[in-house]
Order: sequence, then structure tokens, then C-alpha cells
Amino acid sequence: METSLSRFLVGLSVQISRSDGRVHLATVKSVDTVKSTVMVEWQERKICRGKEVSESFIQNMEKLIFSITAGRRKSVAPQELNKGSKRLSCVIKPPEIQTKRGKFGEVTRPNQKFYEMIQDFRETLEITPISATDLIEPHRICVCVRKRPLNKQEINKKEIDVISVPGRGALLVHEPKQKVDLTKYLDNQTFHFDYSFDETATNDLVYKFTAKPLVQSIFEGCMATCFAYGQTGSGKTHTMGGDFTGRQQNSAKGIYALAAQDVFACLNHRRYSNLDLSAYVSFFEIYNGKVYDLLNKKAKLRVLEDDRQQVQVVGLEEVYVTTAEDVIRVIQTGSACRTSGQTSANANSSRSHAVLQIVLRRNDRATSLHGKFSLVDLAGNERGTDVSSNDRSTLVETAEINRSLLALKECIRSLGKNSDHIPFRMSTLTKVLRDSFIGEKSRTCMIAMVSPGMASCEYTMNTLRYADSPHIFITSTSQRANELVKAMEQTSYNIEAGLPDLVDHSRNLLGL
Ligand SMILES: Nc1ncnc2c1ncn2[C@@H]1O[C@H](COP(=O)(O)OP(=O)(O)OP(=O)(O)O)[C@@H](O)[C@H]1O
Repeated sequence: METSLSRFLVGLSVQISRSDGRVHLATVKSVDTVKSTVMVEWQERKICRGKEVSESFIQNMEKLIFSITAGRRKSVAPQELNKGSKRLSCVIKPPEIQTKRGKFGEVTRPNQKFYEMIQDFRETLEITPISATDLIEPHRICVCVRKRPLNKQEINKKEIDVISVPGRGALLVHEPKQKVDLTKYLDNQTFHFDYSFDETATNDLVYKFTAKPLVQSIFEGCMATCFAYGQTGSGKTHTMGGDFTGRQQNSAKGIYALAAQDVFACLNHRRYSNLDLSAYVSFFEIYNGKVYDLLNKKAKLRVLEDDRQQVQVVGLEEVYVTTAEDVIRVIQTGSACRTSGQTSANANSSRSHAVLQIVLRRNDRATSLHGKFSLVDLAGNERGTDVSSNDRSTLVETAEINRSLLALKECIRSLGKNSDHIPFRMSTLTKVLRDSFIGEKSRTCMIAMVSPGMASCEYTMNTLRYADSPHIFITSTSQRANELVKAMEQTSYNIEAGLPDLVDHSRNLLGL
């Protein structure tokens, strides 16, 4: 969760205000989350001075902390600072004279200057990567971020990596910018999540902190959901479905399979054996608001809601499974179906949401539902203008993706606020996942995937803003109004579907 303290990364410089009215730079030396204090140090007449400041002092000070900068040599341009932003943004003017060589001695890299500025910034960061031995805290809603490594093509193009993951849930985007006078500078923005994974993190490690804690919850009767969100090529399928070697995917190494393994470990554990449960798997995709069964030749299925608001995907194939290998076979069958869709002219599967559900049913006559784990590989969050083809079907497809991702964000936000109204009818995706958003027994984890390259910077920022937003559960009425207005400005906003939301908001305004 974001606290005012979590903005202060060790090694970063902040402007502090002194009691005598002076405002000057100091460096964050340590952050004590237990005592809620930050230790800052600065040089004064060649003497190193320090002060431990409390959270309340920091909050008072916050108005005066205009920026975070990354080094002694870098000057701050206050007129450029984004003072209103929730995140502290910094503007660094690069050193004018030096023309340093890169780490590997090459000077021909496009954006060499930015590369050097980022390297300089990184040198000031204290990196504490997440490790398998770190404590896993229980969350009802957990939001994490994972950065993938630069791929071969990006390395060949000498693409620069603009993301740093200092650890402890933090992630920095070093956004390259240029002033009107052509001075290059970095806009360094810090985001905070429950966990942040750098490019060295394995699927096993990501699984341990994200989906694994949810497996146990379904044995306790919960409806758990784990989403992979991000731009095309950012690593959603790699994380959920398993690593690729060329075009070959190792399904045993993805979160789907790792979760399945743990489900069977729990089923065979004496703690849960007296529940007398069996596991079933279904696998479907949602493309343009329609559901297709990946385990039944992509049969198109109807989504119905009964008078008790229970949503049913009519005729969805549910395969009885007894081992993790059974589930891996199901994943392979379904993924092959999805992949073949990618090559067809009309339905590009990577533009669909894939949902793998592991369902626990009681071995009674009605095989009644005990718990359910939905693992969702979401469609890429590109905008209409970003996809190569601009024909009508592509635009409709993009609008549908935007609409469902917006609906998903709204549902997670409502869930976090314990709101009575969950706008699940806004899209097919949220409709079929309705029981994951209702009541005390729901658990949600969102893994936001980001590509590290400078070329992806804008998409990365979009992903991070999206993933950051469910954290802001208690939004003020005016913020809420702004969000609705912003959402409505998107071509994909469906006024009819969003009507309950608008009515709700109007009621709030009128105090009804
Ligand atoms: N953490 C990672 N480590 C190594 N390689 C990765 C990682 N994440 C992704 N990749 C590689 O990047 C490429 C794109 O990943 P992937 O297909 O998972 O992206 P995606 O987000 O699912 O894209 P799309 O939305 O198009 O389906 C793959 O070749 C994959 O192996």
C-alpha cells in the first residue's frame, strides 16, 4: 500500500525546509517503517548533519518537498515540477560538459545521453530485490508489478531500459524528456505496489507472492482471481502460461500450472481431506464480448444471469482433473486453440482475455461449488491508434477491450471500498467473474506487466497508472466525478452500461 513514507527511497535527495526558513537538499539515508520516520542527511560547512523526521513532520513538509533528485551534480528546475501530482516527479538537468562513454564503451547508442543519465541515477539507488525468503503478507486485494528483461531485438536495436526496481514494492520510470531549448532531462516517477519484481525474477518467485496465497483461500471457500495485465509483449502469457523457448511454451512453468500443483497438494493434505472435494478445470476466452470455450473447439457460449443475479456460462466444459499433469494437458489443449486463433485473419487471440478456472466442488450429489480460482491473461491494453490495422473490426475490438478493462478497474475499486454496488454488468469479463467481486470471500491479485524499453514508456505509464488506481480506494466525490468524465471521453465508454454508475454518483452528489 502506498504511504507517504514509501515515497522516500534510500539514496534519493529531497528538499527540506529548516526552521530558520532555509530550504536545501538532503539525502534520504534510511526509512524506518516501524517508527514511521525518515533519516535525512546533508552537508553543512563541511560537517555531515542528519535528522530523523517523523511521518507527521514529513506530511507537513510535503508541500516543501518539491522534488526527488538523483545526485549531487543535478540541479532542479522547480518551474517544471509536477507539484500537483500524487507521485513525486523529478526533473534533472544533465551535466552539460561531460560526454561519458557507456558501460560497454560504445558511444553510438541512440539516446546515449539518456542512457548515461539513467545509469547515473541507478548508481544512487539502494537496491533490495524481493527474495523468496521475504515475508508474504495476506491481502484481500494485492497489486504487484513485474518488469521483463529487454529481449533480443531490443538489445540489437540498443534500446535503453528506462525502468528501475529498487525493491520493497517500488518501481521507477525514468521518462526521457526534452525541454524547448532541447536540454534533455529525466522525469523520474516512483510507483508503489504491494510487491515489485525486476527482470531477474522467475515465474516461481512471482507465483509465490501473488497466486500462491490465493490457492489456500479457495479451500476456505473463497472466490479468488489473479489477473495478468499489461501491453502486448510485456510478459502476461509468459507469466501465466509458462516460459517460451522460441515458439514452444513450457506450460509447467507458468502460474496456471504452479497453482494447479498447489491445489492438488492441498487436496491431498489432511487439513482439507475431510472436506471431500474434487477439482475441475475450465478454460475459455472472451473476444469482443463473446465467450468461446477453449476446451470445446472454441464453441461460442451464452452468458446468462438468473433472477438471483447468479451468472452462468451455459455449456462451459468443465474437465475433472486429479493431477497437475492433467491440468497442464488442459492448458496445452486450450492454449493451442488460442494460439491458432492468433494466426487467423479476424480473431487475433492475443486481443482476447483468456480465463483458466480451477473449481473445487463437493463430492455431494449436486457437486456444489466450494471455491473457485480464476486465472486471467488479459488482452493487451493498447489504444485503437496503436494497433497496426485501423479497420472497423479492429477498432470495435479495441473499444471492447478498453471497455472491459475499465469495467474491471471499476469492479476492483468497488470491491476495495466494500461498496454495495459492483458494476459487474459493464462487460462480459466482469459479468463472468461476478462471484469474484462479491462479498467477504473474494480475493484478488493483479500483476501488472511492464516492458522495460524506452519505446514502451508511454504504455508502461498507462499500465502503472491503471494498476495503481485500485489502490486509491477512498476517492473523493470530485475525483470520482473527474474519473467518470474521463472515462466517458473514451470512445469505448458505454453510456448505457455505465448508467448505474452515473446514477450512483448523482445520488452521492445529491446526498440521497
Ligand atoms: N520475465 C520474462 N523473462 C524472459 N522473457 C520474457 C519475460 N516476459 C516475457 N518474456 C518474453 O517476451 C515475449 C512476449 O511475452 P508474452 O507473449 O508473454 O507477452 P504478452 O504480454 O502475453 O503479449 P500478448 O498480449 O501479445 O499476448 C515472449 O517471447 C516471452 O518469452
